[in-house]
Amino acid sequence: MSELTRRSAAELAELIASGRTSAVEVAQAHLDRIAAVDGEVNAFLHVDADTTLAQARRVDERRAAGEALGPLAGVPIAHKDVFTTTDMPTTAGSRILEGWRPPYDATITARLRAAGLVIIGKTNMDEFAMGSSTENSAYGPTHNPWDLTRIPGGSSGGSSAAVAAYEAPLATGTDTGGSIRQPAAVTGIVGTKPTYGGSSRYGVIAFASSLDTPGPFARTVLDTALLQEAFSGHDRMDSTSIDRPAPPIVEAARRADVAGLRIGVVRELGGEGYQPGVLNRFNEAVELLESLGAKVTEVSCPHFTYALPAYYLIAPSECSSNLARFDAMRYGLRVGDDGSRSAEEVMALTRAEGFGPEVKRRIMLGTYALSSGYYDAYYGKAQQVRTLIIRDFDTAFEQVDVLVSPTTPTTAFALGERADDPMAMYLADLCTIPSDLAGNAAISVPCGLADEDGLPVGLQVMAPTLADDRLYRVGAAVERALEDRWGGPLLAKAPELVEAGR
Ligand SMILES: NC(=O)C[C@H](N)C(=O)O
Repeated sequence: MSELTRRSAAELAELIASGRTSAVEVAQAHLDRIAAVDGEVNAFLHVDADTTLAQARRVDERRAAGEALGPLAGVPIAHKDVFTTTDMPTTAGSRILEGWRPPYDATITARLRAAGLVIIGKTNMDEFAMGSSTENSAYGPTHNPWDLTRIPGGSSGGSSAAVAAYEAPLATGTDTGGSIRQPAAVTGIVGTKPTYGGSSRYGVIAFASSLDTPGPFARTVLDTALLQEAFSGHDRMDSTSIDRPAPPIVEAARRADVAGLRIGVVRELGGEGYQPGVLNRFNEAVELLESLGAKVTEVSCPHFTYALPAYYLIAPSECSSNLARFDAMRYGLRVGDDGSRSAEEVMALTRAEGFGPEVKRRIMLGTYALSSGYYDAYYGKAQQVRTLIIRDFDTAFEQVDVLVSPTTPTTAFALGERADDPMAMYLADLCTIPSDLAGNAAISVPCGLADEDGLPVGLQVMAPTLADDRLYRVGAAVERALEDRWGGPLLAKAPELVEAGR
């Protein structure tokens, strides 16, 4: 494995800027790594060396011509296959969009292109972002680089696996119920769900529009901040985009200090049902924060217990409406259009064949929850619960600056283990869903390996709306202190595939 693939994005940018390497060389090193390992990991749905190298060449030319480029210019990035890209297909992990080439770039794709980042490929995901393991992808599951028999998390599991396997230093994802933080946690990397409205949804294929939040993945807290900063900011193409200055997250990641910060441990996110090794690492991380000068207290958020059921009414309701656009008429798959059938019949055949079982389950759940006679009892009630959860956060943030919990109740489970048990699958997001419902910001940073299985554990930090900088202060402080203790990054402890550099 080329040494270049082990570098952080910040280091790569610096090497490229100083002329010690080029965007083309860096892109080639990552393409080689993908060729060597992705047959086993299956992190990517689409890789096209010619397109990637042409992008890299263009960045090198722009630099040579003296053009001012962003701080991550020349660095490769993998995009979750839910971000539209004009030069690569976009499927959202679904058969219904197989081979679709979007006519426009997502705002985030476009901003990162303009800043000089090079798209290394499109990553695998649960179909339309519905799942926690990537097993709901129509194109086969992604494997966790720590242990190929385990899940890489989901729905952004292709992105987390690509970054953990050194196939890309940076990746994008979307978090609707935990789809960035949970995959980051189970692959030992960093992932952030920015404040809702802080990152543009324009050109991101919609699942649940009041929850969907694009965000960054990287192996270091600083890289994660640099990426988030590179794509953040108001977008007039997204009606829920926040028109306020973005929080100073890169500065916070560099500051990495928690002295005097008030940290609340959420009483309801821990205890029974959680893997002991996850709780051990979490408790140690909390002690570590205390030793770094943070003031730690326990905080109660009584309505968090209802977050999961509320989410599984709100998200499917919004999905049933959003996915109505896949009607076999405008784009994507069309089945049975042989002149003998009505448009409605073609639509029904296409949707029956084009959508997988989890997507169909959610469309049916959501349609039921929104149907007349049931709307108040289900969708309406869930929205009231959402308000109670927001109030829990408001009350908690009067007492503390950030909240912490484990990111997930368990480490990466085995592929297949929960595939036929949707309820067990949904539990993977127990700790992450509250921040999605409230729209505030949260990060997952590695905090060690579980005693039982030696797999990565994530620490979740949650901050109030538009206080994303606090996530990075805490995340960077934990990262720095733990790396001192471990003598290097957590990923360096990963076995065979990641370490050996095949
Ligand atoms: N999309 C997400 O954020 C993940 C969540 N597991 C879901 O299936 O809805």
